Amino acid sequence: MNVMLSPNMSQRLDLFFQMREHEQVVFCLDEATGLRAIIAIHSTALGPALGGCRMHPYATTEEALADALRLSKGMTYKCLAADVDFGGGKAVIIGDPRKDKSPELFRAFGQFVESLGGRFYTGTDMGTTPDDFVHALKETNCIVGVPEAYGGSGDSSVPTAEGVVYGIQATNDVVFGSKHLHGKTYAVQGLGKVGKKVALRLLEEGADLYVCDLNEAAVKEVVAYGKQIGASVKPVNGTDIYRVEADVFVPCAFGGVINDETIAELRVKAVVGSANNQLADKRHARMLKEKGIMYAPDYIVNAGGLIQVADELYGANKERVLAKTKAIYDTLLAIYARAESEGITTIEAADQFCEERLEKRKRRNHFFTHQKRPKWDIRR
Ligand SMILES: NC(=O)C1=CN([C@@H]2O[C@H](COP(=O)(O)OP(=O)(O)OC[C@H]3O[C@@H](n4cnc5c(N)ncnc54)[C@H](O)[C@@H]3O)[C@@H](O)[C@H]2O)C=CC1
Ligand SMILES: O=C(O)CCC(=O)C(=O)O
Repeated sequence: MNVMLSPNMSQRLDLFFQMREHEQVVFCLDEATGLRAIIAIHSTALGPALGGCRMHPYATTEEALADALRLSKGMTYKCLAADVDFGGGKAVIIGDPRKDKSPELFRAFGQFVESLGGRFYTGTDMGTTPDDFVHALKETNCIVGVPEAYGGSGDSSVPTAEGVVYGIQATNDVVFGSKHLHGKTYAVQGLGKVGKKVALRLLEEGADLYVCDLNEAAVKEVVAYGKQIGASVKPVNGTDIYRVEADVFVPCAFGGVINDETIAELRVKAVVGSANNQLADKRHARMLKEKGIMYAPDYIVNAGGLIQVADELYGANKERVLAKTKAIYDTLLAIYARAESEGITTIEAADQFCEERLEKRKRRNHFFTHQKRPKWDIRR
């Protein structure tokens, strides 16, 4: 899918150069509601693009575009790893989720999604909730993960958190020789929709936690729960979360948290979390390996939500979602085994696994067009 651009041309067509691995990028502007959004479609080779919509007060449009491009590419790999027949896409809305949301804004967003004619399905991500998309659903059927009362499969962060827990168990098995969660200390960054569920589950299993979040109420809630069940929960600030001595670092907020600075500080044996794009750069996986820290590729571990929303388009079934989410445990073990036997990093092993799968499958698929309706488009 690489388009060859000469350096001169790439300078002139900078945006095209940036999106050279992607099929389509849509800039969405609605002055009446203040909507500024970017929808990035990385690949529809295996089916319509599917991926959540993030809301974040990006400092610049470039920053928002870079996030949309990186997140949507990650979704192609995540779909392949989770074995769902969709492609990679993602949307970002530029705005502060604490003050810039309105029903009208999400309806305007829904209209842009509708304009893509079924090439892109979306739902929640960081900064958005299932209720936000109830408004978007008034404008398009290409919305997933709304509450069950509105015909959706509900909060996708529930299976995402489940998948992260399976990922921690598989990692514990390989690193510590036992999949058990108890008796260990975890440093959880971000106590939002996913992070809080993971934190509470770890506490219930008998683990101790360090936690951090910008949202003090979320921290207080987890500390109070720890107190109630007699477990240790120590709140730390955003810098110290990388420095604490723990068994596993569990990043559940933003991307790029594994970088030159943080790797130098980390005092853990493994990194397993829900955050998308945890590695600032692929080379950081090698740095982790050299430091003896096992890295669980993010898009393998955090696929539970994708599995649920993809399943919804066939008619949501909780048992099926649970079974596919549970498979994250075995997929991760297979990735670890491949990395070990080939002497490569875990992210290289995961990427190889997905790229082999893509090569095999895309021969059977067509570039998705409006003329050829996908079988998944069942609600029209
Ligand atoms: N919701 C889902 O099902 C899925 C989420 N993910 C990824 O998991 C991560 C978390 O997603 P959600 O829980 O849905 O988001 P969320 O918006 O519900 O929660 C994120 C939490 O991180 C906190 N946070 C933000 N900046 C922080 C900082 N500098 N330090 C500490 N905490 C900070 C926020 O206050 C918030 O509580 C994101 O990277 C998302 O892309 C990945 C797959 C599915
Ligand atoms: O969890 C969702 O609702 C969609 C999947 C997604 O966007 C993700 O896995 O990042």
